[in-house]
Amino acid sequence: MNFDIQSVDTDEPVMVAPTGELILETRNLDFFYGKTQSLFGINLPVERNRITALIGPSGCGKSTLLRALNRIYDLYPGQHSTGRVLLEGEDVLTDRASIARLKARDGHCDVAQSNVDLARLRARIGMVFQKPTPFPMSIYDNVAFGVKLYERKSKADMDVIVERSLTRAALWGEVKDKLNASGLSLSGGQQQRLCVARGIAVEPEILLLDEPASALDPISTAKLEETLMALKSDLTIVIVTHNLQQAARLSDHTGFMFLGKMIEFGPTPDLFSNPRVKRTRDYVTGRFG
Ligand SMILES: Nc1ncnc2c1ncn2[C@@H]1O[C@H](COP(=O)(O)OP(=O)(O)OP(=O)(O)O)[C@@H](O)[C@H]1O
Repeated sequence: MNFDIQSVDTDEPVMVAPTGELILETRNLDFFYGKTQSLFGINLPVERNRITALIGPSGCGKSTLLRALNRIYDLYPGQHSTGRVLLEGEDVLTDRASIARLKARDGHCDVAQSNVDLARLRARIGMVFQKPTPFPMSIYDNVAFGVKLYERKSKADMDVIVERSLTRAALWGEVKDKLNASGLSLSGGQQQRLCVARGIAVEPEILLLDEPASALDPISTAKLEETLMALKSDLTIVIVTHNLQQAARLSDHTGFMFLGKMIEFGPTPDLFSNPRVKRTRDYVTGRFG
């Protein structure tokens, strides 16, 4: 990879915040698997209608950070986070247990408890995983599934939602004549776009993607990337990727993580061509990782 490196100034973390409106933000976020701490004081600013990429060597905490954003970890006993996750300024860590942990950590806490509706939160912040995970049901039902959890729709309305979601996920043309076929009968790349369609059918504001192209061939990867670029006009995307070229091609902002810390965050072209932290430079030039 040939990034034109210009200058390296520091070993200290460097954060260059986006200039536009933030839709999501973490402040001083820690994460624990049981007693083992995996994230340390993460500050992540996510700009609205932009693609933010998280990069870093295996085990640095990218997936953990992504899972903390919509509290999907709450489904797993023993996992918890401390700090702030602000979605449009509203803290999503305001349940009683989170506040108690924040008080224990910081000695004070100025957020009031509210009953965070986790189902609603996950509808606002959708997620697509590394391996395509279509449900063992028809293509149509895969897309309709999430919508049915939240709303009762007539068949005609649901037809519109299914077509629109598959179109936005750039899959409609390939499946419109076989909507009743099993989602599992599609190719890996098509299954991943089906998962994107399922994710966006409930109209989330943010879509989190955890290495969504790692199981795909180059053509399917290119299609998925095109899909994500097109979705950006009315959605905010946070993507974890091991593929530095993919991060450079797709994203507006990139965060480089190492050992559970955010080492450098900034506009993608700067982070790749003019990293300020030595460790970032070593990683993006392939010297370690
Ligand atoms: N379920 C778990 N239980 C305990 N520790 C975990 C669990 N999942 C991840 N970890 C630990 O948390 C740290 C961060 O892991 P994470 O999967 O977030 O890294 P990553 O950067 O996404 O890695 P990769 O690129 O390999 O997917 C690692 O030390 C990992 O061993």
